[in-house]
Amino acid sequence: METKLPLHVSQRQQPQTTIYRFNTLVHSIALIALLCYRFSSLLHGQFNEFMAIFSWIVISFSELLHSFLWVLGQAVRWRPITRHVFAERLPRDSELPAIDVFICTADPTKEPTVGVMNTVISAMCLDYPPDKLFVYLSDDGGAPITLYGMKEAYSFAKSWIPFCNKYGITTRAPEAYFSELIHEDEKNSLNSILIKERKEIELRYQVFRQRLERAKDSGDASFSSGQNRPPIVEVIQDDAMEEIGENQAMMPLLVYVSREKRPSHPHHFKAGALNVLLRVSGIISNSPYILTLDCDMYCNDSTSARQAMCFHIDPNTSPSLAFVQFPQKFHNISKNDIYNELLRTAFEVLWYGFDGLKGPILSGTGFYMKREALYRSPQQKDLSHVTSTTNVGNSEEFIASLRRDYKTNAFDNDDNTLASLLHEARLLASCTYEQHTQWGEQANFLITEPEISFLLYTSNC
Ligand SMILES: O=c1ccn([C@@H]2O[C@H](COP(=O)(O)OP(=O)(O)O[C@H]3O[C@H](CO)[C@@H](O)[C@H](O)[C@H]3O)[C@@H](O)[C@H]2O)c(=O)[nH]1
Ligand SMILES: [Mn+2]
Repeated sequence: METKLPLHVSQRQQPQTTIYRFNTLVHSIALIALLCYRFSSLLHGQFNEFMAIFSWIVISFSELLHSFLWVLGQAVRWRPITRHVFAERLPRDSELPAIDVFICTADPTKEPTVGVMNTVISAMCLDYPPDKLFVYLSDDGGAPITLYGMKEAYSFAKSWIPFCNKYGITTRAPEAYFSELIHEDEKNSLNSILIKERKEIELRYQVFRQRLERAKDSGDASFSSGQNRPPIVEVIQDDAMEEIGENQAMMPLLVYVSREKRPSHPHHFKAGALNVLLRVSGIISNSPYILTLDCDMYCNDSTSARQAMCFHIDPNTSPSLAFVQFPQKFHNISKNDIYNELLRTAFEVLWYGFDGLKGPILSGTGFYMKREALYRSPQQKDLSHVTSTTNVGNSEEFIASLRRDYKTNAFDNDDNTLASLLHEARLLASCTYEQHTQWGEQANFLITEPEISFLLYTSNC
């Protein structure tokens, strides 16, 4: 009988585990010696004066408190785990589950559109079947330049994606790729066709950049439409007449979402934006997995989607797995990084340690989340508890999307269906949708900002 090979393996980090444990042992001995000394001084010391007793109490209390905190901290150094995936063992592309990518942006003046579009393009370029990839951008600034940028990015991506696929480019955010001094792909062989094609595509990228710059300088498109505006949901396509279905052959679906903003309604920042994306994507693509990205990040490894699936779809993985977290890397940090701005402790030590315990905590960005985990706890076997209108609002279409057998009709190649779906999506993006529902109290992202700490109990990876 054929036995299925595992999609991933995990092993204890060595020699780190031994070093950490040895370090813990040495520190423990020193601590015990210190505490013995402290308490023996109580027995043998001269404590006639009030100040002497007072000092002893303060010092002993501080030492005990710090020792306790130190002991707690050792947990994350006790069993650090490294994981390896075997992406080549994944099923055929046609059997892979779909992924929705959520990108949030808030302000085109603080978050330049070129950078945001690099994030969008890097997500569209993930090494994943394009008909299984759906990229949503939430624009909390409601800025016309962002919508314009999406259209330009879509058009640039049509030549950029085939270029990346043809030459197996690793850095898929064009800005980062073109600013590399030595291109990875050039190291081994000097491929003249690649160099020629790269020049052409670089030229196209410059034109794309210039168009965005010009639109910004002209002022027409750059300003946000303010904090009082209706929702906009738009599917980015070549022209209005083109059917989504045709495009799916080579390009991921790209959707622009600007939720409704009214001064009288709290908008809950990024958490509020993610809620809206969750609902809107629910009736458009409803992918079982969601990648969340901030607009000042980009995917630096195009294989991350396949890597994440090695955990999510492996039958040996616990069904309580909620998300797969990827580490973040930062640029333009001073060389010595004395303030640990690269967050090395978090991403090179602590997260591996958490993984050996109950799983890492969510880092806010760069994670592949199971959609269902946002609606139920591991104890709840199905979603029957969230299908009433008081739970998730009164959109029939959205409630239907929570059923396992739900099939979206967004790709029916029918303009009327798409139009009515976008109409429904705008309702889901309205600022009153959540009123009088438990949305945000039980079911999703909007627990607190920052972060989704209530999900930790479901994470295992
Ligand atoms: O009203 C808002 C405010 C922010 N954002 C977006 O949220 C993301 C994170 O905001 P940022 O200002 O970049 O916060 P950082 O401190 O850099 O981000 C860290 O801290 C945040 C929580 O405070 C997390 O949400 C992020 O994922 C995490 O990277 C960005 O893409 C913003 O565009 C919105 O969509 N709407
Ligand atoms: Mn940020």
